[in-house]
Amino acid sequence: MLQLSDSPPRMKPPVSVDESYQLCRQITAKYAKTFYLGTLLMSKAKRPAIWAIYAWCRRTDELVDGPAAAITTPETLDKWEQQLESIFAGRPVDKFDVALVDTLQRFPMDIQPFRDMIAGQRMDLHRSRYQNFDELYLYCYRVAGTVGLMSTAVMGVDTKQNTAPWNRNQPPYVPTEEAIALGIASQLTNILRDVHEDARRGRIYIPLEDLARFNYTEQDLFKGVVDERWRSLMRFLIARTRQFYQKAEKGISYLCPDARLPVWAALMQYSQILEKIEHNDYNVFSQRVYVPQWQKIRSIPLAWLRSQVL
Ligand SMILES: CC(C)=CCC/C(C)=C/CC/C(C)=C/CC/C(C)=C/[C@@H]1[C@@H](COP(=O)(O)OP(=O)(O)O)[C@]1(C)CC/C=C(\C)CC/C=C(\C)CCC=C(C)C
Ligand SMILES: [Mn+2]
Repeated sequence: MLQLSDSPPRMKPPVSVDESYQLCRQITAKYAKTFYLGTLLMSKAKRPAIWAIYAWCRRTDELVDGPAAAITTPETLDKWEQQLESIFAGRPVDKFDVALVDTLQRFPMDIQPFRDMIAGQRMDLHRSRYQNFDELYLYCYRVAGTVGLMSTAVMGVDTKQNTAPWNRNQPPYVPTEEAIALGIASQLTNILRDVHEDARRGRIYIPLEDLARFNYTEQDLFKGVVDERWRSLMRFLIARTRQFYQKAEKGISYLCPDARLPVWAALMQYSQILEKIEHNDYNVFSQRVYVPQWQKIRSIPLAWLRSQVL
């Protein structure tokens, strides 16, 4: 279990920078196996920075989603936010923070996306329904769109984007909206995959307005009714999610070349979940949709091709 530290901020870092990066690497390898393989294709400078960000995001998510979530209160998140402020002030509190402090020195970043992610976790503490897509979008931006912003700061943009002589003095395009779109698409995909699990915890992320549009009720959802109303609703939600993947795809070629393959791989692996849901005739209630490891790995050659030509 990933835990918050009780120790106060100290002057002397609790572990060396290298040891801390190793801990972040282990978290990434444990929680995100295929994605971890993708990070190995990044340059030696960027790879550990992505692990440091991953570890921080994972620990933040675990506070409301992990095994100890029942004891998380608004005060726990206040404390986590203070720890974040300390990291940004260059004072690591625990052994994982040391790597993030180093990453922030190498890749200067705005604190706001980190704060926004904590605000997203706060929403999970006091909300279990979303009236419309605007409300859900805000949640998805906070818990996942922010990941796109943090990661882009490390991955960097291709400085050779503008090859035409009359464009050479233009600053390179930063695909911010596209990076956010990948986070939103991935989170919406997670929501569709986890409908049943979330319902068991009394949570419905599908906007109530969308349920009503397809005449499908909360009670139907709690009972796991799969009928034509549910299938039509799922087709609509999947189509909306795919629009975000399509937007994200357009941004990848603006990233540094060494980051394109891991991002294509992540995008394709997450969107495979949608294909699985379709393949299961939209029944997300009987069993959790699962993309086997071999199928994820099988998508890597196509991801590589796209990273070279698109
Ligand atoms: C290269 C790459 C994909 C980098 C991202 C690495 C990174 C720092 C990931 C952190 C993910 C994380 C732990 C977020 C915390 C909140 C959370 C759990 C969000 C969901 C992640 C998936 O988690 P999982 O499937 O394990 O879900 P459960 O907790 O088990 O329910 C999310 C779905 C968000 C993932 C976000 C992305 C994949 C967005 C990545 C965006 C980019 C890398 C920007 C790419 C740039 C362009 C231009 C497209
Ligand atoms: Mn989670």
